[in-house]
Amino acid sequence: MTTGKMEVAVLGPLGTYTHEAAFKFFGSEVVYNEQDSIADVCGALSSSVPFGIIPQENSIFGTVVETYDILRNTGPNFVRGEIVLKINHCLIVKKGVKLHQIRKVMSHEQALGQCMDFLADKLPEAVSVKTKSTAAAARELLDSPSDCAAICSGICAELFPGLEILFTSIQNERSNFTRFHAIAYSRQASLPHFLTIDYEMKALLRITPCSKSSLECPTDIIAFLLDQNIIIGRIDRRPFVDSVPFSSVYFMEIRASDLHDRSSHRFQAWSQEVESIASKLGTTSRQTHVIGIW
Ligand SMILES: O=C(O)C(=O)C[C@]1(C(=O)O)C=C[C@@H](O)C=C1
Repeated sequence: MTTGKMEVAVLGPLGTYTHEAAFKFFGSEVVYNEQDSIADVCGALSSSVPFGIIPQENSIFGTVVETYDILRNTGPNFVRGEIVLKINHCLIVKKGVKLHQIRKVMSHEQALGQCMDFLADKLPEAVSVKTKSTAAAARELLDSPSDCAAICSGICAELFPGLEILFTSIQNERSNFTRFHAIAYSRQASLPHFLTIDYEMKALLRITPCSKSSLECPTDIIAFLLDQNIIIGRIDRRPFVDSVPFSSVYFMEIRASDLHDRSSHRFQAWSQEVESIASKLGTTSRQTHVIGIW
């Protein structure tokens, strides 16, 4: 049965932080399309699943590497929004299991990283096992022996009967946030009108070497952007695998210093400014692509 509602791809199963972030952004006006990995979320995007949510950075453990590796080759996909979610990790076990019984802890690598101090302190002998998502770890717990635990959101203890919370707030710092991107299947896709958008206008540029050349840190781009009064919010680097060894791809997240008003007129002006900047930044040895405006 089709509901006629728009579909949004998320990392599944139900109970992941990505699903929670997507719900915070899109609410109940859409249908959530669960995928097995961040790459599958991007791969699922099409005219019938026009948006997806992918994690971008955590305030404790840093960049979500898988996301940036996908952004090296986004094809037509285009970042159209952002969501910040408070992350509060729990240690979850099968009902009745005690801390001293645990020998194996499963979770997404980001969650394992964010809870490193807890694991070293309370479970120094336990093996950490990466799963495709935090909720996938909780689901796997159901068919695992009693010496296993999962790190995930407390919601998972309600979603998967038979599990219970042993510890809450186990991340290294009490204050823990992950920022997510809302990614569209193409740059022509605009966010639905029912959303409330409360963030500043931004854009994401990807700077790649032309084939068989190497790319140094593009300091001239930084100087150019500063000269145009553009604020560089962050610069990320990943290896560019199709080029000479140790070559780089750079991601620059930018915003204008004076564009806080999000009226459609101002947003259009910002979009044009970004395109015009990008067209001036290419050289014979590198390309600049705009891979998001939001
Ligand atoms: O596994 C999940 O629940 C996710 O949504 C993925 C993810 C991530 O990749 O950063 C999202 C938020 C948390 O930082 C931990 C894991």
